[in-house]
Amino acid sequence: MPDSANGSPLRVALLGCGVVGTEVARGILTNPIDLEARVGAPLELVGVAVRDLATERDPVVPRDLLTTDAEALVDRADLVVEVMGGIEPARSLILRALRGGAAVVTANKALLAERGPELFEAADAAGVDLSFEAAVAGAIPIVRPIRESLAGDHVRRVLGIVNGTTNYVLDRMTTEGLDLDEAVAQAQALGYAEADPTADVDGFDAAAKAAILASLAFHTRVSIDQVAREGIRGITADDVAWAARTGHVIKLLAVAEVIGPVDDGEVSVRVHPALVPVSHPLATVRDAFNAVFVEAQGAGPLMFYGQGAGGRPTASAVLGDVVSAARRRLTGGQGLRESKDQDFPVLPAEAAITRYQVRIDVEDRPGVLAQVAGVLAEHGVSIDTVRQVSASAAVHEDLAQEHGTAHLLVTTHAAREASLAATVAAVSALEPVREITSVLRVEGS
Ligand SMILES: NC(=O)c1ccc[n+]([C@@H]2O[C@H](COP(=O)([O-])OP(=O)(O)OC[C@H]3O[C@@H](n4cnc5c(N)ncnc54)[C@H](O)[C@@H]3O)[C@@H](O)[C@H]2O)c1
Ligand SMILES: N[C@@H](CCO)C(=O)O
Ligand code: NA
Repeated sequence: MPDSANGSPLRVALLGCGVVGTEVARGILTNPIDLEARVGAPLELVGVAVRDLATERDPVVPRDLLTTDAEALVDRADLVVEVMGGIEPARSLILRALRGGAAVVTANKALLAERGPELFEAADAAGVDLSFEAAVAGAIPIVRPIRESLAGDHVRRVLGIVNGTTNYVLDRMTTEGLDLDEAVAQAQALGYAEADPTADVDGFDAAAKAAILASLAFHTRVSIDQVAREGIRGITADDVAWAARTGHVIKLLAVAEVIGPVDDGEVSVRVHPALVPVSHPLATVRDAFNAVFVEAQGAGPLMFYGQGAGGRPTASAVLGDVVSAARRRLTGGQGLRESKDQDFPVLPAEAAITRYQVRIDVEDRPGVLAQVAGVLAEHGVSIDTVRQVSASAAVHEDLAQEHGTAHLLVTTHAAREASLAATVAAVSALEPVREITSVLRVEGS
């Protein structure tokens, strides 16, 4: 088992040398004096595990540090930084490192959201640190504030913009009136979105982060398959225009909240597009930035904002974890362990409670509004506001061509997802209802 003696260097192994790994290597290799001052001992990068030794790389990474034998590298490290991504071999290598007594720093949200408990148990069994600040919202310090700064408080709710690509896409739709495909193409051209944008656009990346945030915030275990997930594919330029008209912007949100008492409730964890009032701090988050809005019982509202992706920003978070973990190697002991004592049940998607805005095209004649309102009342869904815009006053010229159609915007009070779904089905079956043009959740009001 590798260990460090006081004064001798702490051996750091880097697994993966891509966008983030290269910047982590740069940080360790170009900043040794500062890091030593923070840690209390020098950090020595002892190797960088790569898939292919021949790949052309940034010259900051010395070729003689490269190896394809990741296991042997792990075995001679005090501290392992995993930035290769994916489930395997990252999982096996992290387990190997932890069981061998090395501290691990990872940026791998997908692995944590899928196999977190197994990794945390291995860390606890070995009494070593498993740190992952970079896994949620990149550079933004959010894992540590929730785990440590708020450890004496009760978090009730977390609302996060935790995927930069989709925030960029929605922002372009909002500010330039682009449709979804055009905005995704722009995000791809700028290198935000991958050639296959599924992980971002369909909300998988945000769902992994939501699972991690919920687990931390509520001292419970939430895995990615318990997160209700809906991406932004269904969002149209029309939805964005109507959102603006009603004083909202559309954001892809990761929502985690306790329903009921903070010590005996249930948690709802979900990712979906939502209407956010323009007055809410999250509405101001532009471009590919991330932000996490936390509501805690004692602290009240808190907002954490910054860059959620990119090599240097993400490496900043990784290096912060490296310094903390290295420091604890010297001083002894483990940092905060996995906190899971609450063991809250996770509500199924249909039991989530939120407000909705439903946009309905109806025949513009007497009694129709009353009929729609009656269906909501029958289903126990309480109306907050109703706004009717006759087609002649519609936002788009094409809508203005229609005759005898009114656009109803019904905003509800908080309702169960299942009740809302049943209500929408019943409304759409009404004879004067031409089309339900959109159903969007409303958050942050
Ligand atoms: N890029 C970001 O902005 C960002 C932000 C937050 C978190 N992360 C996370 O950081 C991790 C790395 O992301 P990235 O953007 O640097 O990815 P990347 O694809 O640029 O880099 C990953 C590197 O790991 C290498 N690799 C994969 N499997 C390997 C193996 N078996 N052995 C050796 N090398 C292997 C790949 O060849 C690649 O060079 C991922 O878990 C990602 O989710 C990335
Ligand atoms: N694809 C992610 C990168 C960080 O996980 C994003 O767009 O935010
Ligand atoms: Na972070």
